[in-house]
Amino acid sequence: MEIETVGVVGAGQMGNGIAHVFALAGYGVLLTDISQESLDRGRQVIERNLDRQVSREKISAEDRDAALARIRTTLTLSDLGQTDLVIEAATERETVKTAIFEDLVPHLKPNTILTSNTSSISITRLASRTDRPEKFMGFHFMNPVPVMQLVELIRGIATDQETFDAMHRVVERLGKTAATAEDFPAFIVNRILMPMINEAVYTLYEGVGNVSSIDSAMKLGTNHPMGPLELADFIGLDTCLAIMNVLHDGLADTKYRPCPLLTKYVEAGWLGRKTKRGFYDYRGETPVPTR
Ligand SMILES: CC(=O)CC(=O)SCCNC(=O)CCNC(=O)[C@H](O)C(C)(C)COP(=O)(O)OP(=O)(O)OC[C@H]1O[C@@H](n2cnc3c(N)ncnc32)[C@H](O)[C@@H]1OP(=O)(O)O
Ligand SMILES: NC(=O)C1=CN([C@@H]2O[C@H](COP(=O)(O)OP(=O)(O)OC[C@H]3O[C@@H](n4cnc5c(N)ncnc54)[C@H](OP(=O)(O)O)[C@@H]3O)[C@@H](O)[C@H]2O)C=CC1
Repeated sequence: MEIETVGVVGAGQMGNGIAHVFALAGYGVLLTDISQESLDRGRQVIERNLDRQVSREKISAEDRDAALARIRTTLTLSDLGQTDLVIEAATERETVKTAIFEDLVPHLKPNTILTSNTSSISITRLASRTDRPEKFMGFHFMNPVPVMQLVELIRGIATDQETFDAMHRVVERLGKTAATAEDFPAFIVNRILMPMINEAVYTLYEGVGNVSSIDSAMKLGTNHPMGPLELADFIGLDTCLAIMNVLHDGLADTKYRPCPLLTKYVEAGWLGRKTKRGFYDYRGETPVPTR
């Protein structure tokens, strides 16, 4: 079955980025979230990022206008039942995701492929809560979606070859590159990246360095584009903590123990850029380290 229309659940930083790249590639996009405010904010971010691509001559003004015209929004999850592919990109919490799938499944066409952009949660377990585990996959974009080349493709135990091949073709049409990962906690990228970020938080917690010295050491010492704490703020500290908890629970190894300082930041509601405070304070002109 050819995929022409895509439903995206969650208009946060990943959902709006996913809607953006699908619309630019010519797909019809239906974006949903739980509040009109989130949908409006998501659309504004898409417009801003498309404008940035126009000003850097990556795309034309016509491409931008055509992409925007392909994106519709709705507060009614069941409207996504008309689409050929659904990508769930809501908050990284298993109960949130399974509730979405349970509400959505009765409205889906029989051939619709169902995917999750989860950073870490078992695809097999999410699939088992739907009526179509053979048509369910992990479809993991990287942040910021319009810029990052990679999409991880993760098969659950029941995912069929036809579904995998269809999603591989979608990645190609988006102009991105797929890497295939087996369905184990946090797959490839976050299995490697998140323990590094967690270790950076331990380095801060134990006083080995402060926020600035840790980030500049890793930027200048290992040529990373962002320091690990700056990257954690960019990803969202709630998401980082959720991924560490999945690694810790799923692999039952103390080496994945989330740093208590990461937990404290999340408890404070200091979730990084999205709440304007995390390891840096973003409320002024330039980010100021909070430790
Ligand atoms: C947690 C998970 O489950 C998985 C993950 O996603 S892990 C996180 C993975 N992501 C990373 O590691 C990102 C690391 N950071 C970077 O690569 C870079 O800092 C960055 C690309 C985000 C920004 O780069 P920068 O050089 O500091 O900024 P800037 O010059 O403004 O942007 C670089 C390019 O990206 C574009 N860009 C940046 N953000 C963009 C966005 N949201 N939308 C569209 N374009 C964007 C800019 O227009 C610019 O394009 P050109 O090079 O074509 O001119
Ligand atoms: N941040 C990152 O770098 C990456 C994240 N991911 C994954 O992508 C997913 C989304 O992350 P991200 O975009 O960063 O998170 P955000 O917090 O930016 O966005 C999540 C969005 O989902 C919405 N939401 C919550 N519950 C529901 C629901 N029941 N129905 C519809 N929408 C809902 C939230 O609304 P509200 O704000 O109102 O609660 C919010 O708008 C997660 O699974 C995450 O692990 C994958 C790759 C990279």
